[in-house]
Amino acid sequence: MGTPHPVLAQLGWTSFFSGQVSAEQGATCLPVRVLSVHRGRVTVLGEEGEESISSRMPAQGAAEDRPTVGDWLLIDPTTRGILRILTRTSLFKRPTPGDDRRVQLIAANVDTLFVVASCNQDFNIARIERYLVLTREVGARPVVVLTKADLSPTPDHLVAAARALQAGLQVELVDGRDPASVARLASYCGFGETVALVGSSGVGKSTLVNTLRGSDGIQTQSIREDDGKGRHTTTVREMHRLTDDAGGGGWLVDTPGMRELQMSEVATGVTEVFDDVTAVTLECRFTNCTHGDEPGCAIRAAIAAGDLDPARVERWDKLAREDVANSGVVAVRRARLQKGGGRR
Ligand SMILES: Nc1nc2c(ncn2[C@@H]2O[C@H](COP(=O)(O)OP(=O)(O)OP(=O)(O)O)[C@@H](O)[C@H]2O)c(=O)[nH]1
Ligand SMILES: [Zn+2]
Repeated sequence: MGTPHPVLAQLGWTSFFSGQVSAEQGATCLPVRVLSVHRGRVTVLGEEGEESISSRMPAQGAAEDRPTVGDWLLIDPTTRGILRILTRTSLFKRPTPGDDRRVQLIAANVDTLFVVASCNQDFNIARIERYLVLTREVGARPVVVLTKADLSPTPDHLVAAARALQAGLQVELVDGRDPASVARLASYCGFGETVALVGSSGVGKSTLVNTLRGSDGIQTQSIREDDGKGRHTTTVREMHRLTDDAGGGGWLVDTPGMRELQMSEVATGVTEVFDDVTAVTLECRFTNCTHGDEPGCAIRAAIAAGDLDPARVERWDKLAREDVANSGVVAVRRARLQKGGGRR
């Protein structure tokens, strides 16, 4: 498709996407990127500017065949209808809250995930680990952002604890309200790059987005001082542009605060984030070892020898079990759907 239009380049249009469009399609379709999703409609941006179009797909498909924030679409220049969703570089999804048999798409084509956690009493290493598993599964690069540095007497301990989770893991400590403090985060969000923020409600995701953008565009809410729990303030998912002077010129996607992060179909992510533990399991005498009281269990031996942290093994075990349980329901539902050929 030749040299991309400047708007497309800024939106992150790369050869990965242009390579999916034939010369003929390139002449008869328009590529646009989804900035936000509303009921029945999506707001898209392309070389003809920003517009709201119907989110209807040409054919009824699986949950993942619906457009989500960050998606690249080919649309019909006349009808403005969606012709196709281009293959994604990454996909961030989760079980729908209240119905974990259904999948909810959060964002697509995300390069980096800011795993946001706060340095107050809510700091929880197991939760950060969960988000790292999710990041692997999404296919994005993780950066742990610890907010509310000002509220902890010993934030360096928390940084060290987070760094210890994974070799080479990037961990940034910030006061999310302070532009000077968050400025270095812009380097993860350069021209054409997309960053999504994940983390529990109230950790300061919207505050980070606002500070990075130098605006108060997104509503934030005071959290109750007593329990440190935030109220849910972010409802719409949206891509926000960082202007060149505010940052690298990339895009930020704020995601709804998650009360609890349900894990399903994350087996690969669990294996990778806990590669130290999974490597040891290969040494167990029985391949189906439950690391209980079987003879020849390498996990128990490694814990006894002080080579593995029992708390980390426990967190791994919990995540792996949760994944099996949740993936089970998803799989059953899918099989039922295929059999009935029905709608979602
Ligand atoms: N002291 C301090 N307060 C912060 C910091 N970052 C955010 N806050 C405050 O924490 C509260 C919650 O921040 P939000 O940005 O709304 O949190 P959120 O993660 O977007 O929450 P949801 O939208 O519910 O997911 C607000 O009162 C912010 O002002 C920080 O670095 N230090
Ligand atoms: Zn074992």
